[in-house]
Amino acid sequence: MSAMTRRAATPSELLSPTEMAEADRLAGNGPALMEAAGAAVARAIRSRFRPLPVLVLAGPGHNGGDGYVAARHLERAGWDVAVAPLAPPNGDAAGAAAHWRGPIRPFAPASLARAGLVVDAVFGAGLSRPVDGQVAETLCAIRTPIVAVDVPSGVDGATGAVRGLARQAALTVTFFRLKPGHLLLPGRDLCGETVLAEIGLPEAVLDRIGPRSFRNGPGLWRLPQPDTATHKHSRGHVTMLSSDALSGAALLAARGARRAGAGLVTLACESENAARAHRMAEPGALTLTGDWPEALLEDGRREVFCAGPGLPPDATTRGTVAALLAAGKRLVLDAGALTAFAGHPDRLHGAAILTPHMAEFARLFGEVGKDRLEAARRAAAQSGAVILLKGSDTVIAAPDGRAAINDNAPAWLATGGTGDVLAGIAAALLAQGMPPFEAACAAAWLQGEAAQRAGPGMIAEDLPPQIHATFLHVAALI
Ligand SMILES: NC(=O)C1=CN([C@@H]2O[C@H](COP(=O)(O)OP(=O)(O)OC[C@H]3O[C@@H](n4cnc5c(N)ncnc54)[C@H](OP(=O)(O)O)[C@@H]3O)[C@@H](O)[C@H]2O)[C@H](O)CC1
Ligand SMILES: [K+]
Repeated sequence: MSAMTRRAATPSELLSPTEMAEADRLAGNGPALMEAAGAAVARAIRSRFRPLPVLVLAGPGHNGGDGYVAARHLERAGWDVAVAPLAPPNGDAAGAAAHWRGPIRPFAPASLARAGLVVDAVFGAGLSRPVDGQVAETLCAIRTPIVAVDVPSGVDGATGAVRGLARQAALTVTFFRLKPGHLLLPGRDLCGETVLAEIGLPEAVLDRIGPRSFRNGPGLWRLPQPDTATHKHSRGHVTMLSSDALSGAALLAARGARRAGAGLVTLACESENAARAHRMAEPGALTLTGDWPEALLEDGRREVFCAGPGLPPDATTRGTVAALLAAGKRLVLDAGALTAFAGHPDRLHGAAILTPHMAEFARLFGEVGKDRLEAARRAAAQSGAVILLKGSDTVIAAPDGRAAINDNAPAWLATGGTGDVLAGIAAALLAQGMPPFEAACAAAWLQGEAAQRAGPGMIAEDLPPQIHATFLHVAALI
């Protein structure tokens, strides 16, 4: 897990830099907010570093204003502080600068010589173009730890992308709500430890803004709660399509689905040989063989299907998925079932959840580009399905515009077969009655949590046995 502020204590709404500026405007007390922001930066520094000579690099906007306030608070605490302004301060920053009576240095590499710590208060939410010239040259010359105000300068708060250049911060102090760029890569990594500080902005401004982006976590969804009236049929039946060529993928998905609470899981097989192998490997799952899709549609109680893990991206897969969609089944589609529709996402209308990685996404919807949040939203609107765009910063987007960023996946989750388990978890949660967006969010989070528990060196098979412990953990968090 990243060094982010404790999850349970962090509000889930994310604000884009534009929404944050709107929150600022609605609150209507810029100087007080700036004072609180700068004080929070100084507090965070003092609680993590022993006194060091500090150089505050101050931009012309409010980010720079926060820097002047932080400088004043550190100096008052006895620290040796200087400020290097990039340009004359504007707006509320001019007031903050007027209260700074300490040393002023040129905004240039030479001013860094004495510093033991640099506060990067150059650009925050107002970054409007790539960082270059004198700013890039000075940032590149820093050899000390960096504390970033709001975001490391050059990181786009909306997307996490780097515009021009950004330096690695040891600590980033941001305000009121996290921005998408604190969770999306590479922004998340560049922030270092991220501290979310309260600065007196009233929560009520959120009612006016209506955030549509969230940090994924148990506050966003509720896992199915079986009770004494529950039986295996009422806990949902997931049918997993399996191919003879790559039957292990469907088996992993089936294990994920069973551990995520599906009452019944059927592996629909091409041959009796494969069905026999599945029965030996997974005695608790059912198997079925016969002509697809007729055999699949015979039993009306089969409502949720998971297709793609191990399936070839060919005309047969296309035909099966089309028949299931035409029959109104609820589908989780992954891997081969996505690539089978390359260039034709419109033909997937009616699917509940699509779980592409970057390359599969590109085949369906075009390149992801630098804004993963926007790309996933666009794809969800286009396909009418919830999109779970996989990666270290998985994004889940709904056709209605809601989107969540998942940040609990450890790096060691990137190994073959884990996506199959994820598709199975999502299908199981869907089968138990969770709406598609919530099911996809919960699946991504449970998978990340299970991977953390499994630890470095884990393989896909290690994930399902960890899932029940993650259910218990969720129960403890809410
Ligand atoms: N509610 C809050 O969260 C609060 C946030 N605060 C802080 O305010 C900043 C945002 O302040 P803002 O003034 O809107 O923007 P910036 O300070 O980040 O930057 C704007 C100035 O920087 C110039 N700029 C932008 N990009 C570049 C670049 N690549 N090269 C050179 N100059 C650049 C920009 O110039 P323009 O020509 O585009 O106008 C502006 O001059 C937020 O991040 C918080 O730190 C409040 O203090 C407290 C409340
Ligand atoms: K900054």
